[in-house]
Amino acid sequence: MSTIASTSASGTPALQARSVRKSFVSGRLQSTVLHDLTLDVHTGELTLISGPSGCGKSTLLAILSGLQPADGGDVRALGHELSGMSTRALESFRLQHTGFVFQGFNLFPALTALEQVELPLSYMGLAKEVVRKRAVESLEEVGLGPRMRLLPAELSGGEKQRVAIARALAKEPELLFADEPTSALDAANGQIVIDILHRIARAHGTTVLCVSHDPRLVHHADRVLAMEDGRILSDHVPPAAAFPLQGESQPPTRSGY
Ligand SMILES: Nc1ncnc2c1ncn2[C@@H]1O[C@H](COP(=O)(O)OP(=O)(O)OP(=O)(O)O)[C@@H](O)[C@H]1O
Repeated sequence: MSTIASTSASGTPALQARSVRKSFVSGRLQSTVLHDLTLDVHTGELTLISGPSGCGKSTLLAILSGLQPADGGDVRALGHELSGMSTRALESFRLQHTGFVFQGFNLFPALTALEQVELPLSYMGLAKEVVRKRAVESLEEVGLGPRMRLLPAELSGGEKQRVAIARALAKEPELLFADEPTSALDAANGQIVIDILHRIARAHGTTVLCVSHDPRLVHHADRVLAMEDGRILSDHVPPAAAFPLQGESQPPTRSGY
């Protein structure tokens, strides 16, 4: 059994997994992807899950975020037991409390950056002025204020990923899930994205769970969980996390990026 568990100083961990199991069946073959996995993810931290391709990182993220059910065990997000929720309740939970950033950006080709960010906010039932204000502020925070009227085809890969981050950020989620957010980006753009994720955890107290095999992310995380074959092998705080990043001597602000 793989067991990594601890409690944050502020109380209940943002995410809790207890003896989580997951298998997939392909034809007559059943392969176990997660083996009785137990872990806590602390509030307001950027936690990185690293590990080789196929070790179960994305599956774990999908289960912790309620996108996929586990076969067994318990998963709690913000104190809510996800396994007991109906599909509708899960959708509502994700809409209200979570943001997602994926490797492939998942933008609508026909919508401007501003419209991409406004769309999920309108589903949340917010007033039109609030939707516009939050969307503009989030795009400014990721450095895209001057480009908010452009379509995805007019943006670079790094800019597209920043739109996706702004879209997640504008919801003001307690939980932000990022699955390989830098793998489609070059070094410079990958670095910008990492800095933004780090800043979101710091400035907004958001719990950021990031899955990646990108070694550049390690020194920006508050905590690194190394996975292999569906188990967590190690849990450590990278040395650089104890020190402020370059340019972080001033407290960051919402429009400070
Ligand atoms: N829906 C599915 N049906 C069958 N097998 C699946 C499914 N989803 C994932 N798997 C298998 O589960 C294993 C773990 O996949 P997962 O995507 O979680 O790994 P990963 O560590 O995120 O890999 P990568 O770094 O390459 O994205 C892989 O062997 C994969 O083929």
